[in-house]
Amino acid sequence: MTSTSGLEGIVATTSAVSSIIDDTLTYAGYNIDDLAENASFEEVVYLLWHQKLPNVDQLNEIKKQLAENAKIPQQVIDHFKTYPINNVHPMAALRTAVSLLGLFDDEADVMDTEANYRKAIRLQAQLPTVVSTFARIRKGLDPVEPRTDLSMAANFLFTLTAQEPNEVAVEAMNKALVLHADHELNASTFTARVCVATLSDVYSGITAAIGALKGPLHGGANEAVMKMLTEIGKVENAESYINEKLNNKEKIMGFGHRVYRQGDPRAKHLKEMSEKLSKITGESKWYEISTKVEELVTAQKPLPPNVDFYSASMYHSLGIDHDLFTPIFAVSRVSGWLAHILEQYDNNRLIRPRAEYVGPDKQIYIPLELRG
Ligand SMILES: CC(=O)SCCNC(=O)CCNC(=O)[C@H](O)C(C)(C)COP(=O)(O)OP(=O)(O)OC[C@H]1O[C@@H](n2cnc3c(N)ncnc32)[C@H](O)[C@@H]1OP(=O)(O)O
Ligand SMILES: O=C([O-])CC(=O)C(=O)O
Repeated sequence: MTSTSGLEGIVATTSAVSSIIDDTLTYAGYNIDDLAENASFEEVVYLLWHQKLPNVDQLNEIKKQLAENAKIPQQVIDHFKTYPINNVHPMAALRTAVSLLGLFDDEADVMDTEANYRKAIRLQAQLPTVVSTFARIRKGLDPVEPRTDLSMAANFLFTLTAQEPNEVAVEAMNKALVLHADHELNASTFTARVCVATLSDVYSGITAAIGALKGPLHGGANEAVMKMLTEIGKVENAESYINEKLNNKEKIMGFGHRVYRQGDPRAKHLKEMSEKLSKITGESKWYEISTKVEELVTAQKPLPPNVDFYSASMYHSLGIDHDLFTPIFAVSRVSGWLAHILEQYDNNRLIRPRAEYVGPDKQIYIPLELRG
């Protein structure tokens, strides 16, 4: 029995949700470029959960269900108020809140297909509100109730800022939500599938997935990118900063990918949006540092930017706090996690691989008092 480091190249399941073939990403067969240019996030949620695009009635129905379920229980809001607020990362708050939401859902442990779909709607609807509510409470601000007449992208920004966002901000947020929604068997999705394959509940699966997304080798990279851009500070510093990192064999956040070799097809859309927003805000510095970093890294290494690289400067231009970048990733990716969870339940088998044992062999038990 031999192991494969990081399970690289191992095909661990079948899935009809999304695919990455020859560096092309599709959701249920639809190319991500097409979806990024044309689809609303609500359409993508439907697509991932049903593996077909909704017609007008189906889209209106899912929008209505999502809008009607966007409020979060007062107990979750009150819980936030008990946190040691300066020490709590919003991803930790989100992870805890999702677990808590399960306590207030009468159907949390009901395992039939319809109940699981209803939970999917509730989680998808509530996650944005959880993130924006926590973001406000930690600043001493009152939560803003989600509106039923706004898209998910607009509502997220509205509940975060208490102001109706402009058209470009909504376009940027919608694009980010569409682009982050699913990505085959990435680490957090695999985590969700492993969890629910024990026939554990949807809340447990999503809580586990949030924990996996939080790390800087996965979703946490977008916040780490902004930290790097801030440390670089100005375009002129980029070269020495990047050279030092590469010489020290340190990783440049937002670059590289386990599956893509030629590049992440999502990055160009975020780059475009980052540039557009930087022109509107008049603060082009972060976009310029980003393009300089891309030029420097790709000149030295076959490491193109991934989805996390340009999303950082884009979210910054939207005025979003840097530690909310990864929670926003979760607001989108919960759609993919839920699609995979529903698919896993539909045709379940326990996921239980093997480990190649590399420890000592044939040990003899020594009584405690004789051990050195
Ligand atoms: C949404 C997402 O999750 S996208 C990924 C977000 N994560 C990041 O941006 C963090 C930075 N990137 C990385 O750490 C990696 O590229 C990962 C985790 C994304 C992929 O990792 P793996 O497929 O396991 O590649 P691994 O980490 O083994 O790297 C292979 C080689 O490329 C190098 N490398 C990979 N990524 C980078 C990077 N960002 N900067 C510098 N070198 C890198 C490694 O140092 C290693 O070099 P070596 O063979 O000389 O030791
Ligand atoms: O697929 C991966 O390994 C990571 C990634 O890009 C994602 O989850 O969007």
